[in-house]
Amino acid sequence: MKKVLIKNLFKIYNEKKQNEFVALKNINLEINSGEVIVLRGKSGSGKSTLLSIIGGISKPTSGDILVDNENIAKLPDIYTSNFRNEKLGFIFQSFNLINGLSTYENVMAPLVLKPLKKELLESKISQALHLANIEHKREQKVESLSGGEKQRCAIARALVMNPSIILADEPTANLDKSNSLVFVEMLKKFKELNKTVVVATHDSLFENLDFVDRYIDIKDGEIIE
Ligand SMILES: Nc1ncnc2c1ncn2[C@@H]1O[C@H](COP(=O)(O)OP(=O)(O)OP(=O)(O)O)[C@@H](O)[C@H]1O
Repeated sequence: MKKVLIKNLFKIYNEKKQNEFVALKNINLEINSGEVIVLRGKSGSGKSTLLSIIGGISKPTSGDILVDNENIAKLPDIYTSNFRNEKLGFIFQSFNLINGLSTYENVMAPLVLKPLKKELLESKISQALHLANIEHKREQKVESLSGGEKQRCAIARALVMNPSIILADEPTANLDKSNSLVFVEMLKKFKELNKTVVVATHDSLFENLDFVDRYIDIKDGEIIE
């Protein structure tokens, strides 16, 4: 089954203005369910732009993007946020955690609007904390976590809704070598859990991993075969 289908996709920033910039040029890509993809490219090549479109955070200028057969390029914004919440887990390089709240509360954030019984809510959060190996820091305020722990908290938050797709943008950019290796192990776990995963990176740690199904190179907004 095709999880993501991208057809003739363009993203043009500041269209028809003097500073017009074509960030993505005619991208065509099919991603199968359960595939783990590493998207490689230099800084500025368009990796984040592509991830944000796959994740419904931004809309393409033209072209189609189907996720589970739903054309999210044409979906009104109120539906895209719902789609994101239900299907997607995002892991950002800057973690995007909410300071002042604990690890537990951060992981709970995507669930706050769900009418869930307290026990179910707690079991979902505990499961995500366990998977991301950050249970032992559940009560700690996130601003006092180490870089690696912050990321594991962000991973738990990305997993708590049990998303079928996980998108990670430069996940090791702010991590040291040993925490980066922990992330690579986490990626393997995602594969075993049959998640569809796209990791955008230029970290050589992601080279030659046997559980990665495909490496895709992007240069100046174009996929190079
Ligand atoms: N809102 C915007 N307005 C204008 N140009 C933009 C905007 N967002 C991104 N760009 C440009 O689009 C290009 C692609 O950016 P993008 O963030 O997708 O690259 P990237 O491959 O993820 O880079 P990095 O590895 O540095 O994160 C860059 O040249 C960037 O300057």
